[in-house]
Amino acid sequence: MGYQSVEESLFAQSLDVSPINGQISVTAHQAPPLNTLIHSPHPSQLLSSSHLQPRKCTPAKKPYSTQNRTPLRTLETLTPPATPTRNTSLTVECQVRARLPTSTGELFLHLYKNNRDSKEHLAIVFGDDIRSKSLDAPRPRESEMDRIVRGAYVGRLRPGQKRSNEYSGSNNIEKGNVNNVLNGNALNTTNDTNTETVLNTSTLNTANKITTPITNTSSLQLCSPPLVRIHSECFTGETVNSARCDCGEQLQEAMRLIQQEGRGVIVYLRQEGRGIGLAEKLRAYNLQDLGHDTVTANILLHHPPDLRNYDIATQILSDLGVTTIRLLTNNPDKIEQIEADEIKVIQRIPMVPKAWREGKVDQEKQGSELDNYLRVKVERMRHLLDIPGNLLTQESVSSTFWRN
Ligand SMILES: Nc1nc2c(ncn2[C@@H]2O[C@H](COP(=O)(O)OP(=O)(O)OP(=O)(O)O)[C@@H](O)[C@H]2O)c(=O)[nH]1
Repeated sequence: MGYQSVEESLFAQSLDVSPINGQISVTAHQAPPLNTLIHSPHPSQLLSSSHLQPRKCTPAKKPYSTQNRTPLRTLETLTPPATPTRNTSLTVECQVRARLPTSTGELFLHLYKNNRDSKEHLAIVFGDDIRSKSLDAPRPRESEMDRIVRGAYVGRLRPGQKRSNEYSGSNNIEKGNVNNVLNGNALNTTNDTNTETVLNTSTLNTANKITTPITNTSSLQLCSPPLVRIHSECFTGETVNSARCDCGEQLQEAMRLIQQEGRGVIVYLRQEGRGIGLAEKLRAYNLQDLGHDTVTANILLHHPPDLRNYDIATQILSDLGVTTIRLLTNNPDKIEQIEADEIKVIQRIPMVPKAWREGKVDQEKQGSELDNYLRVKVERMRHLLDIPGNLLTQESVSSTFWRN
Protein backbone atom coordinates (compact mmCIF):
# COMPACT_ATOMS: atom_id res chain seq x y z
CA MET A 1 0.00 0.00 0.00
CA GLY A 2 1.79 3.17 -1.14
CA TYR A 3 1.71 6.38 0.79
CA GLN A 4 0.38 9.24 -1.14
CA SER A 5 1.98 12.26 0.41
CA VAL A 6 4.85 13.38 2.54
CA GLU A 7 2.49 13.95 5.41
CA GLU A 8 1.01 10.50 5.16
CA SER A 9 4.40 8.85 5.20
CA LEU A 10 5.39 11.02 8.14
CA PHE A 11 2.35 9.96 10.06
CA ALA A 12 2.97 6.40 9.08
CA GLN A 13 6.68 6.41 9.71
CA SER A 14 6.11 4.52 12.91
CA LEU A 15 4.52 1.68 10.96
CA ASP A 16 5.90 -0.81 8.51
CA VAL A 17 2.93 -1.95 6.51
CA SER A 18 3.95 -4.59 4.09
CA PRO A 19 2.22 -7.59 2.61
CA ILE A 20 3.55 -10.96 3.76
CA ASN A 21 1.99 -14.00 2.11
CA GLY A 22 -0.96 -11.93 1.07
CA GLN A 23 -1.38 -10.66 4.62
CA ILE A 24 -0.63 -7.18 5.78
CA SER A 25 1.96 -7.24 8.46
CA VAL A 26 2.37 -4.28 10.71
CA THR A 27 5.23 -3.49 12.98
CA ALA A 28 5.20 -0.51 15.22
CA HIS A 29 8.31 1.45 16.04
CA GLN A 30 7.64 3.61 19.04
CA ALA A 31 4.55 5.15 17.48
CA PRO A 32 4.15 8.68 18.83
CA PRO A 33 0.73 9.61 20.16
CA LEU A 34 -1.74 11.02 17.69
CA ASN A 35 -1.86 14.42 19.37
CA THR A 36 1.91 14.70 19.10
CA LEU A 37 1.65 13.94 15.43
CA ILE A 38 -1.11 16.38 14.76
CA HIS A 39 0.66 19.14 16.60
CA SER A 40 4.17 18.42 15.45
CA PRO A 41 5.46 21.19 13.20
CA HIS A 42 6.42 19.35 10.09
CA PRO A 43 3.23 17.60 8.98
CA SER A 44 0.98 20.40 10.07
CA GLN A 45 2.92 22.90 7.98
CA LEU A 46 1.67 20.96 4.99
CA LEU A 47 -1.94 21.36 5.97
CA SER A 48 -4.20 24.06 4.76
CA SER A 49 -6.97 23.30 7.23
CA SER A 50 -7.08 25.61 10.20
CA HIS A 51 -8.32 22.70 12.33
CA LEU A 52 -4.90 21.12 12.20
CA GLN A 53 -2.68 24.17 12.68
CA PRO A 54 0.09 23.71 15.21
CA ARG A 55 -0.78 24.81 18.66
CA LYS A 56 1.11 24.75 21.88
CA CYS A 57 1.14 21.28 23.25
CA THR A 58 2.20 20.60 26.79
CA PRO A 59 3.26 17.04 27.34
CA ALA A 60 0.19 15.31 28.64
CA LYS A 61 0.20 12.46 31.11
CA LYS A 62 -2.35 10.65 28.99
CA PRO A 63 -1.49 10.05 25.34
CA TYR A 64 -4.82 11.49 24.21
CA SER A 65 -6.55 14.70 25.09
CA THR A 66 -9.99 13.13 25.48
CA GLN A 67 -10.60 11.38 28.75
CA ASN A 68 -12.29 8.41 27.14
CA ARG A 69 -9.85 7.95 24.34
CA THR A 70 -8.52 4.43 24.23
CA PRO A 71 -4.79 4.19 24.86
CA LEU A 72 -2.42 4.51 21.99
CA ARG A 73 -1.88 1.36 19.99
CA THR A 74 0.97 -0.75 21.21
CA LEU A 75 3.05 -3.19 19.28
CA GLU A 76 0.78 -6.06 20.29
CA THR A 77 -2.47 -4.44 19.31
CA LEU A 78 -1.09 -3.21 16.02
CA THR A 79 -0.20 -6.69 14.90
CA PRO A 80 -3.05 -8.21 12.92
CA PRO A 81 -4.45 -11.37 14.45
CA ALA A 82 -3.40 -13.57 11.56
CA THR A 83 0.09 -14.94 11.26
CA PRO A 84 1.75 -16.42 8.17
CA THR A 85 1.08 -19.90 9.53
CA ARG A 86 -2.61 -19.39 9.66
CA ASN A 87 -5.37 -21.80 10.45
CA THR A 88 -3.34 -24.45 12.19
CA SER A 89 -4.98 -23.78 15.52
CA LEU A 90 -8.11 -21.95 14.48
CA THR A 91 -11.34 -23.87 14.85
CA VAL A 92 -14.92 -22.78 14.36
CA GLU A 93 -18.12 -24.38 15.52
CA CYS A 94 -21.67 -23.60 14.58
CA GLN A 95 -23.42 -22.99 17.88
CA VAL A 96 -26.95 -22.50 16.68
CA ARG A 97 -28.94 -22.28 13.48
CA ALA A 98 -32.39 -20.87 12.91
CA ARG A 99 -34.75 -20.35 10.00
CA LEU A 100 -35.63 -16.80 9.08
CA PRO A 101 -38.39 -15.90 6.70
CA THR A 102 -37.65 -12.65 4.85
CA SER A 103 -39.66 -10.53 2.45
CA THR A 104 -37.87 -12.21 -0.45
CA GLY A 105 -37.54 -15.78 0.78
CA GLU A 106 -36.20 -17.97 3.49
CA LEU A 107 -32.71 -18.29 4.89
CA PHE A 108 -30.95 -20.11 7.71
CA LEU A 109 -28.86 -18.00 10.02
CA HIS A 110 -25.88 -19.90 11.46
CA LEU A 111 -24.08 -18.42 14.45
CA TYR A 112 -20.48 -19.48 14.90
CA LYS A 113 -18.09 -19.38 17.78
CA ASN A 114 -14.35 -19.82 17.37
CA ASN A 115 -11.26 -20.21 19.50
CA ARG A 116 -9.66 -16.90 18.47
CA ASP A 117 -12.11 -14.16 19.35
CA SER A 118 -15.41 -13.87 21.17
CA LYS A 119 -17.29 -12.37 18.26
CA GLU A 120 -20.48 -13.87 16.86
CA HIS A 121 -19.55 -14.40 13.21
CA LEU A 122 -22.44 -15.54 11.07
CA ALA A 123 -23.20 -17.56 7.99
CA ILE A 124 -26.39 -16.64 6.18
CA VAL A 125 -27.25 -19.80 4.31
CA PHE A 126 -29.70 -20.11 1.44
CA GLY A 127 -30.74 -23.59 0.35
CA ASP A 128 -31.38 -26.67 2.45
CA ASP A 129 -28.54 -28.75 1.10
CA ILE A 130 -25.82 -26.60 2.63
CA ARG A 131 -25.30 -28.01 6.12
CA SER A 132 -22.86 -27.29 8.91
CA LYS A 133 -20.81 -30.32 9.89
CA SER A 134 -20.09 -28.98 13.35
CA LEU A 135 -23.78 -28.28 13.93
CA ASP A 136 -24.95 -31.68 12.76
CA ALA A 137 -22.30 -33.63 14.65
CA PRO A 138 -23.82 -35.32 17.71
CA ARG A 139 -22.81 -33.87 21.07
CA PRO A 140 -22.31 -35.90 24.21
CA ARG A 141 -25.40 -36.45 26.33
CA GLU A 142 -27.62 -34.23 24.26
CA SER A 143 -31.31 -35.00 23.94
CA GLU A 144 -33.38 -34.82 20.78
CA MET A 145 -34.86 -31.58 22.10
CA ASP A 146 -31.35 -30.15 22.58
CA ARG A 147 -30.62 -30.88 18.92
CA ILE A 148 -33.84 -29.26 17.83
CA VAL A 149 -33.25 -26.16 19.92
CA ARG A 150 -29.76 -25.61 18.56
CA GLY A 151 -31.04 -26.06 15.01
CA ALA A 152 -29.55 -29.46 14.18
CA TYR A 153 -32.77 -30.71 12.67
CA VAL A 154 -33.61 -31.66 9.13
CA GLY A 155 -36.35 -30.08 7.06
CA ARG A 156 -38.82 -27.76 8.80
CA LEU A 157 -39.89 -27.82 12.41
CA ARG A 158 -43.56 -28.06 13.20
CA PRO A 159 -45.39 -27.53 16.49
CA GLY A 160 -45.07 -30.57 18.73
CA GLN A 161 -42.14 -32.13 16.85
CA LYS A 162 -40.06 -34.37 19.10
CA ARG A 163 -37.34 -35.72 16.87
CA SER A 164 -34.62 -33.80 15.04
CA ASN A 165 -34.64 -36.11 12.04
CA GLU A 166 -38.35 -36.12 11.32
CA TYR A 167 -38.53 -34.96 7.76
CA SER A 168 -41.20 -32.37 7.17
CA GLY A 169 -41.93 -29.56 4.77
CA SER A 170 -40.89 -28.99 1.21
CA ASN A 171 -37.23 -28.52 0.61
CA ASN A 172 -34.37 -29.77 -1.48
CA ILE A 173 -33.38 -32.58 0.83
CA GLU A 174 -34.92 -35.80 -0.36
CA LYS A 175 -35.99 -38.23 2.33
CA GLY A 176 -33.26 -40.64 1.29
CA ASN A 177 -30.63 -38.02 1.99
CA VAL A 178 -31.64 -37.28 5.53
CA ASN A 179 -29.22 -39.90 6.81
CA ASN A 180 -26.41 -38.28 4.89
CA VAL A 181 -27.12 -35.02 6.63
CA LEU A 182 -27.36 -36.58 10.03
CA ASN A 183 -24.06 -38.33 9.50
CA GLY A 184 -22.49 -34.94 9.05
CA ASN A 185 -22.12 -35.19 5.26
CA ALA A 186 -23.26 -31.98 3.67
CA LEU A 187 -24.82 -32.84 0.34
CA ASN A 188 -22.51 -32.33 -2.58
CA THR A 189 -24.15 -31.22 -5.78
CA THR A 190 -20.91 -30.61 -7.63
CA ASN A 191 -20.74 -33.04 -10.55
CA ASP A 192 -17.86 -34.21 -12.70
CA THR A 193 -18.32 -31.53 -15.32
CA ASN A 194 -17.94 -29.01 -12.63
CA THR A 195 -14.77 -30.47 -11.28
CA GLU A 196 -13.33 -30.11 -14.76
CA THR A 197 -14.27 -26.45 -14.84
CA VAL A 198 -12.51 -25.99 -11.55
CA LEU A 199 -9.32 -27.61 -12.77
CA ASN A 200 -9.31 -25.65 -15.97
CA THR A 201 -9.78 -22.31 -14.33
CA SER A 202 -7.58 -22.79 -11.32
CA THR A 203 -4.59 -21.22 -13.05
CA LEU A 204 -6.41 -17.96 -13.72
CA ASN A 205 -5.02 -15.04 -11.82
CA THR A 206 -7.18 -13.02 -9.49
CA ALA A 207 -7.95 -10.17 -11.87
CA ASN A 208 -8.90 -12.55 -14.65
CA LYS A 209 -11.35 -14.49 -12.54
CA ILE A 210 -14.16 -12.80 -14.22
CA THR A 211 -17.29 -12.87 -14.55
CA THR A 212 -20.33 -13.76 -16.36
CA PRO A 213 -23.70 -12.30 -15.56
CA ILE A 214 -25.72 -14.43 -13.23
CA THR A 215 -28.40 -16.39 -14.99
CA ASN A 216 -31.21 -17.94 -13.13
CA THR A 217 -31.45 -21.44 -14.53
CA SER A 218 -32.20 -24.57 -12.62
CA SER A 219 -29.22 -26.38 -14.15
CA LEU A 220 -26.95 -23.67 -12.79
CA GLN A 221 -28.40 -24.20 -9.36
CA LEU A 222 -27.70 -27.90 -9.52
CA CYS A 223 -24.26 -27.83 -11.10
CA SER A 224 -22.53 -24.63 -10.12
CA PRO A 225 -20.49 -24.16 -7.03
CA PRO A 226 -22.48 -21.89 -4.77
CA LEU A 227 -22.50 -18.14 -4.92
CA VAL A 228 -20.72 -16.74 -1.86
CA ARG A 229 -20.20 -13.30 -0.37
CA ILE A 230 -17.72 -12.71 2.44
CA HIS A 231 -19.00 -9.52 3.99
CA SER A 232 -17.46 -7.41 6.73
CA GLU A 233 -19.71 -5.71 9.25
CA CYS A 234 -20.55 -2.05 8.67
CA PHE A 235 -22.99 -0.65 11.21
CA THR A 236 -23.03 2.76 9.56
CA GLY A 237 -23.73 1.52 6.05
CA GLU A 238 -26.05 -1.36 6.93
CA THR A 239 -28.06 -0.08 9.87
CA VAL A 240 -28.23 3.71 9.59
CA ASN A 241 -27.90 3.84 5.80
CA SER A 242 -24.74 5.92 5.69
CA ALA A 243 -23.95 7.16 2.19
CA ARG A 244 -20.23 7.29 2.92
CA CYS A 245 -19.86 3.70 1.69
CA ASP A 246 -21.63 1.05 -0.36
CA CYS A 247 -21.65 -1.67 2.32
CA GLY A 248 -25.44 -1.71 2.89
CA GLU A 249 -26.11 -1.88 -0.80
CA GLN A 250 -23.60 -4.71 -1.22
CA LEU A 251 -25.21 -6.80 1.50
CA GLN A 252 -28.69 -6.32 0.03
CA GLU A 253 -27.48 -7.08 -3.48
CA ALA A 254 -25.67 -10.23 -2.33
CA MET A 255 -28.86 -11.44 -0.64
CA ARG A 256 -30.88 -10.68 -3.76
CA LEU A 257 -28.51 -12.50 -6.10
CA ILE A 258 -28.15 -15.56 -3.89
CA GLN A 259 -31.87 -15.74 -3.24
CA GLN A 260 -32.43 -15.53 -6.97
CA GLU A 261 -30.26 -18.61 -7.44
CA GLY A 262 -31.82 -20.31 -4.43
CA ARG A 263 -28.51 -21.47 -3.02
CA GLY A 264 -25.42 -19.86 -1.52
CA VAL A 265 -23.81 -18.36 1.55
CA ILE A 266 -23.04 -14.93 2.95
CA VAL A 267 -20.35 -15.14 5.61
CA TYR A 268 -20.88 -12.09 7.80
CA LEU A 269 -17.67 -11.30 9.62
CA ARG A 270 -17.61 -9.06 12.65
CA GLN A 271 -14.67 -7.01 11.48
CA GLU A 272 -16.22 -3.57 11.56
CA GLY A 273 -14.30 -0.74 9.93
CA ARG A 274 -11.98 -3.06 7.99
CA GLY A 275 -11.01 -4.57 11.31
CA ILE A 276 -10.35 -1.41 13.35
CA GLY A 277 -13.73 -1.38 15.10
CA LEU A 278 -16.56 1.13 15.11
CA ALA A 279 -15.01 3.69 17.47
CA GLU A 280 -11.88 3.97 15.36
CA LYS A 281 -13.91 4.06 12.16
CA LEU A 282 -15.88 7.01 13.51
CA ARG A 283 -12.61 8.78 14.35
CA ALA A 284 -11.51 8.02 10.80
CA TYR A 285 -14.72 9.64 9.54
CA ASN A 286 -13.82 12.84 11.35
CA LEU A 287 -10.41 12.78 9.71
CA GLN A 288 -12.15 12.17 6.39
CA ASP A 289 -14.25 15.27 7.00
CA LEU A 290 -10.98 17.15 7.31
CA GLY A 291 -10.14 16.04 3.79
CA HIS A 292 -8.27 12.76 4.23
CA ASP A 293 -9.29 9.67 2.32
CA THR A 294 -10.15 6.34 3.94
CA VAL A 295 -6.65 4.91 3.64
CA THR A 296 -4.90 7.98 5.00
CA ALA A 297 -7.39 8.32 7.84
CA ASN A 298 -6.58 4.78 9.00
CA ILE A 299 -2.87 5.47 8.84
CA LEU A 300 -3.24 8.71 10.81
CA LEU A 301 -4.87 6.63 13.53
CA HIS A 302 -1.91 4.21 13.49
CA HIS A 303 -3.78 1.44 11.73
CA PRO A 304 -2.88 -0.27 8.50
CA PRO A 305 -5.25 0.59 5.65
CA ASP A 306 -6.96 -2.78 6.02
CA LEU A 307 -6.61 -4.93 9.13
CA ARG A 308 -8.92 -7.72 8.05
CA ASN A 309 -8.24 -11.33 7.40
CA TYR A 310 -10.53 -14.04 6.21
CA ASP A 311 -9.44 -17.27 7.84
CA ILE A 312 -12.52 -17.45 10.06
CA ALA A 313 -14.56 -17.13 6.87
CA THR A 314 -12.69 -19.93 5.15
CA GLN A 315 -13.13 -22.19 8.17
CA ILE A 316 -16.84 -21.44 8.20
CA LEU A 317 -17.11 -22.22 4.49
CA SER A 318 -15.24 -25.50 4.99
CA ASP A 319 -17.56 -26.37 7.85
CA LEU A 320 -20.47 -25.81 5.47
CA GLY A 321 -18.85 -28.06 2.86
CA VAL A 322 -18.49 -25.11 0.50
CA THR A 323 -14.90 -25.15 -0.71
CA THR A 324 -15.34 -24.34 -4.40
CA ILE A 325 -17.18 -21.10 -4.88
CA ARG A 326 -18.24 -18.22 -7.08
CA LEU A 327 -17.37 -15.12 -5.12
CA LEU A 328 -19.15 -11.77 -5.11
CA THR A 329 -16.38 -9.21 -4.67
CA ASN A 330 -14.23 -6.49 -6.21
CA ASN A 331 -11.44 -7.03 -3.72
CA PRO A 332 -8.45 -9.01 -5.02
CA ASP A 333 -6.90 -9.21 -1.56
CA LYS A 334 -9.94 -11.14 -0.35
CA ILE A 335 -9.59 -13.65 -3.20
CA GLU A 336 -5.87 -14.09 -2.61
CA GLN A 337 -6.33 -14.64 1.11
CA ILE A 338 -9.08 -17.19 0.83
CA GLU A 339 -7.34 -19.10 -1.94
CA ALA A 340 -4.29 -19.33 0.29
CA ASP A 341 -6.64 -21.11 2.68
CA GLU A 342 -7.63 -23.63 0.04
CA ILE A 343 -10.97 -22.26 -0.98
CA LYS A 344 -11.20 -22.41 -4.77
CA VAL A 345 -12.67 -19.32 -6.35
CA ILE A 346 -13.68 -20.42 -9.83
CA GLN A 347 -15.43 -17.20 -10.68
CA ARG A 348 -15.42 -13.64 -9.41
CA ILE A 349 -18.68 -11.81 -9.76
CA PRO A 350 -18.16 -8.05 -9.52
CA MET A 351 -20.26 -5.92 -7.22
CA VAL A 352 -20.76 -2.79 -9.26
CA PRO A 353 -22.22 -0.02 -7.10
CA LYS A 354 -25.57 1.31 -8.33
CA ALA A 355 -24.16 4.82 -8.59
CA TRP A 356 -21.51 3.64 -11.05
CA ARG A 357 -23.53 1.19 -13.13
CA GLU A 358 -24.12 3.41 -16.11
CA GLY A 359 -20.41 4.07 -16.62
CA LYS A 360 -20.89 7.69 -15.64
CA VAL A 361 -22.15 9.37 -12.54
CA ASP A 362 -25.23 11.57 -12.34
CA GLN A 363 -23.82 15.10 -12.63
CA GLU A 364 -25.68 16.34 -9.58
CA LYS A 365 -24.27 13.58 -7.40
CA GLN A 366 -20.80 13.63 -8.91
CA GLY A 367 -18.03 14.06 -6.36
CA SER A 368 -20.15 12.66 -3.52
CA GLU A 369 -18.59 11.03 -0.48
CA LEU A 370 -19.55 7.67 -1.94
CA ASP A 371 -17.69 8.44 -5.19
CA ASN A 372 -14.62 9.37 -3.22
CA TYR A 373 -14.84 6.23 -1.10
CA LEU A 374 -15.21 3.98 -4.14
CA ARG A 375 -12.51 5.77 -6.02
CA VAL A 376 -10.01 5.31 -3.21
CA LYS A 377 -10.80 1.59 -3.17
CA VAL A 378 -9.87 1.41 -6.83
CA GLU A 379 -6.88 3.76 -6.77
CA ARG A 380 -5.32 2.73 -3.47
CA MET A 381 -6.68 -0.71 -2.56
CA ARG A 382 -6.53 -2.46 -5.95
CA HIS A 383 -10.30 -2.98 -6.16
CA LEU A 384 -11.39 -4.24 -9.54
CA LEU A 385 -13.92 -1.64 -10.62
CA ASP A 386 -14.08 0.76 -13.54
CA ILE A 387 -14.13 4.39 -12.47
CA PRO A 388 -16.87 6.16 -14.45
CA GLY A 389 -15.59 8.30 -17.30
CA ASN A 390 -16.75 11.63 -15.94
CA LEU A 391 -15.05 10.99 -12.60
CA LEU A 392 -11.77 10.18 -14.28
CA THR A 393 -11.49 13.77 -15.41
CA GLN A 394 -11.71 14.93 -11.78
CA GLU A 395 -8.79 14.78 -9.41
CA SER A 396 -9.21 12.48 -6.46
CA VAL A 397 -10.06 14.18 -3.18
CA SER A 398 -6.80 13.32 -1.52
CA SER A 399 -4.60 14.70 -4.26
CA THR A 400 -6.66 17.89 -4.39
CA PHE A 401 -6.37 18.20 -0.65
CA TRP A 402 -2.63 17.88 -0.54
CA ARG A 403 -2.15 20.35 -3.37
CA ASN A 404 -4.04 23.15 -1.55
N1 LIG B 1 -11.67 2.03 8.39
C1 LIG B 1 -12.73 2.25 7.61
N2 LIG B 1 -13.54 1.23 7.32
C2 LIG B 1 -14.61 1.47 6.53
C3 LIG B 1 -14.90 2.73 6.01
N3 LIG B 1 -16.02 2.64 5.27
C4 LIG B 1 -16.41 1.35 5.33
N4 LIG B 1 -15.57 0.64 6.09
C5 LIG B 1 -15.57 -0.78 6.39
O1 LIG B 1 -15.13 -1.45 5.24
C6 LIG B 1 -15.58 -2.79 5.28
C7 LIG B 1 -16.06 -3.16 3.88
O2 LIG B 1 -14.92 -3.16 3.08
P1 LIG B 1 -14.87 -2.66 1.61
O3 LIG B 1 -13.47 -2.28 1.30
O4 LIG B 1 -15.95 -1.63 1.37
O5 LIG B 1 -15.29 -3.87 0.74
P2 LIG B 1 -14.59 -5.26 0.69
O6 LIG B 1 -15.40 -6.17 1.55
O7 LIG B 1 -13.15 -5.17 0.99
O8 LIG B 1 -14.65 -5.60 -0.84
P3 LIG B 1 -15.84 -6.13 -1.67
O9 LIG B 1 -15.86 -7.62 -1.47
O10 LIG B 1 -15.55 -5.75 -3.06
O11 LIG B 1 -17.06 -5.46 -1.13
C8 LIG B 1 -16.62 -2.86 6.37
O12 LIG B 1 -16.04 -3.49 7.51
C9 LIG B 1 -16.89 -1.39 6.70
O13 LIG B 1 -17.23 -1.19 8.07
C10 LIG B 1 -14.02 3.81 6.33
O14 LIG B 1 -14.17 4.92 5.92
N5 LIG B 1 -12.95 3.51 7.13
